[in-house]
Order: sequence, then structure tokens, then C-alpha cells
Amino acid sequence: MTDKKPGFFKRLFGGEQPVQPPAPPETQPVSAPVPQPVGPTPAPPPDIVPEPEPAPLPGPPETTPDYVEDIEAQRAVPEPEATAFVPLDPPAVVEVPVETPRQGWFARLATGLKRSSDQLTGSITSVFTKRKLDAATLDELEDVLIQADLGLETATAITETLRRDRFDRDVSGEDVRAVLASEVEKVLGPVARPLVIDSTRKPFVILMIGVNGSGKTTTIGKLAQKFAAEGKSVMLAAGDTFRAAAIEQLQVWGQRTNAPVISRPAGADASGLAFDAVTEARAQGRDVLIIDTAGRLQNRDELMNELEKVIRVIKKVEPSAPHATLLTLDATTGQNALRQVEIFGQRAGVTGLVMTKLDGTARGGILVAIARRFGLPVHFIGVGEGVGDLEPFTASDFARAIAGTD
Ligand SMILES: Nc1nc2c(ncn2[C@@H]2O[C@H](COP(=O)(O)OP(=O)(O)OP(=O)(O)O)[C@@H](O)[C@H]2O)c(=O)[nH]1
Repeated sequence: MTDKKPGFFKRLFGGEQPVQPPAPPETQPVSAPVPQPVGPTPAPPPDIVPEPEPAPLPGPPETTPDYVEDIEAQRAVPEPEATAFVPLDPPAVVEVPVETPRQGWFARLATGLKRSSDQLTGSITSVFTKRKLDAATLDELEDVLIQADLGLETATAITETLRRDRFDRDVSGEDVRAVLASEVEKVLGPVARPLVIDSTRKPFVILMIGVNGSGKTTTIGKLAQKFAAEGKSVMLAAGDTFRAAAIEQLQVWGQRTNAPVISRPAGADASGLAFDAVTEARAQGRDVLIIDTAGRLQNRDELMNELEKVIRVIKKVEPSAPHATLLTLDATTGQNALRQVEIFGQRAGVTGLVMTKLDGTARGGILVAIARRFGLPVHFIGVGEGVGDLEPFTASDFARAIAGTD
């Protein structure tokens, strides 16, 4: 990446702050919607797509410690209309990106990370133009690397390598970029791990979590496509019951990928839905069940309680589930992503990460800081909105793209 843009780095880093996604609707005390688990093999009701309720609940259902026990008690009184098993007939108008011909995925990653890499390489070049490597230069470089979200440890590792090998010698921007790529790859190598579907689990339950708009539903669609292409039978659960549009979005993905979608009307209880979905997927012998959840900010305690409840209820049906709890991270978020990984990890037991929107961000460096701090597997990266735009994560490609080396 050779474009040097004087002042660009400063403009970007000078004012840019981690973006907080919009908060979900306020939770109000509501009378707990009665969870309506049904028997193991509910028949599809004649009305396939449920009408959204006129006034969706503004927040998650009430949390009570004995909620889970309530669910079990209420299993004795199933209400067939509670679960909508929706394999077909998506709603008429839902925006889901369509596939268009495009460049290869690495090119998209490299193009997407160009803003990150331009900032880095531009700054590195300006620091290292015709200069011998001295302490001041190393300090400047460390600042550049920290401001690129790579994290203090990685920044220090890079400057220490240079100090050890090149101190008091001429060093070019290219040399520094090579060290950067190598150090980034060193950090990311151990976390670049594929998502392995244990075929002895039927269904293998994947719970998708993350803040609002981080790409959960889109990633579910992409994963469903991937698994279907591998010959796996997939079921989806529209667990983002706060938003009718999210339910519809998942139904469209379900139709595209030929995966049945378990859903309930907007405003229904997400835990009850998860319960039904695991029960149904098991009854049908599905290979994989992917459960969507409503977006929530990690600092919204009541919403995180609700997520914990969803997990508890899933375990009521299958104690070993969820078998993967994937946190989607929006790459454009920057530093806030560290907090998301920390809190979602504590509350929901994240097993792996998917970083989305790497096709257009200046904040890609944050993945390095996350990898170093948490060591969680990074399974996939999203490089676009289309169904084919999910790629297994590879450390060397990411390192090359962010350092602008080929
Ligand atoms: N460019 C790009 N856009 C993406 C990617 N992944 C998701 N998006 C877009 O990001 C937006 C939000 O994605 P969703 O999948 O709806 O996010 P969500 O986490 O389910 O959102 P909530 O249900 O509101 O929490 C949509 O416009 C997606 O098309 C990606 O890898 N690249």
C-alpha cells in the first residue's frame, strides 16, 4: 500500500472515537409473557408466517430466578399456536443483500483493510523517512501502532524487535512493515482456528450473540449457506424476538439456504423460542441449529441477564449446548470491541469470534489486540454483505493485508 496521505492519519485518529451502537429499547417491567414450550414434535400450523403482534414488547421478558422451572412446569400445558415452524414463504419485502460478481475475497479483505493499512504505512513511512533508528523514532512508531488499535503489547513487541535488530541503523518503512506483518501473524496464528462441527451432536447448537447491528443475522445466513454446501442439514431459530424485521430477515436467509426457521411473533420470549428450537431440531435430527439473538450492549445488565436465561433454557433441553457461542464483532467499532469480548465472555461463555465488516474499516487492528488479550479462536471474518462473504480466518492473509505487504 503505497499511498501516502499526509494528514490523513491525523484526521482519522484525531477525532475518531469508538462507535457505540445504538442502545436497544428500554426495558420496562412487563408481566412476564408466558413461555409456551410445546411437545417435542409440533406440527407446522396452517398459518405459516405469524402476524406480528401490534405492540411488540419493548424489552426482554421479565427475569426471575425461577423462570427456568416455570418453563418446565408449563410444558405440561402446551399451546400449539405458540411456535411457528416456518420452513417456507418468507414475507414479501425484506432487505437482504444479493450476490453480485466481485473480486476474490483476499482482494476484498485487502481493499477493506486498506484504510487501516494506509494509516499505518503512511504514518510509518513519515516516521522513518531517511532516519536512523533511535529512541525517539521508536517512541513515535509505538504511538502510531497503539493508535492503530493494535494494542500496547503488540506495539511494544514490534518496537522491541526493531530496537534489538536495527538500532542506530538505517531503517525503511518497508522494513518496519515486514516486522509489523510478522508480529501480527505471530499474534493471530494461534487464534486462527476453524469452527469444527462435532457430528456426534445432533443438533450442534450455535448461539450467535453480539451488540446491535454487529452482523449476527447476516453471519447466520452465511453460515447456513456454508453448512448446507457441506451437506449438513441446518435449522435456524429467529431468537431476535424484539424486532419483527430481524425475524423476517432470518426467514429470508432460511429460504435462500433451504433451512427451516423456527420463529415466534415479535415480542415473544426469546428463551421459550430457544427451548422450542432445540427441541424441534433434535426431533428432526438436524445437524446444526443456529440460534439468533437480539443485539444488546454489553453494559445493559438486564439484557445480559436475558441472554444468560436463554442459555440456561437451552441447557434444559440439551445440557451440553450451546456447543458454540459465537460473538460477532463489528470491525468498525474499534476499542469498544475489547469490552464486548470481555463482558460477553463473562456472561455468555463465548467460544469463538466472527469479525464482520472487514471489507471497509480503518479499525481492523483491534483484532490483534483482542487476540493477544483474550486468545479466543477467531473462526471467520465477514468481508461483505453477501451470502458468500464469510471466510475462514487466516493469520497470514490478515497480517499481509493490514501491513500492506504482498
Ligand atoms: N460491509 C459489510 N456489511 C455487513 C457485514 N456483515 C453484516 N453486514 C451488514 O451490517 C448490517 C447489520 O447486520 P445484521 O446481520 O442485521 O446485524 P445484527 O447483529 O443481526 O443486528 P441486530 O439484530 O440489530 O442486532 C446489515 O446491513 C448487514 O448487511 C460484512 O461483513 N460486511
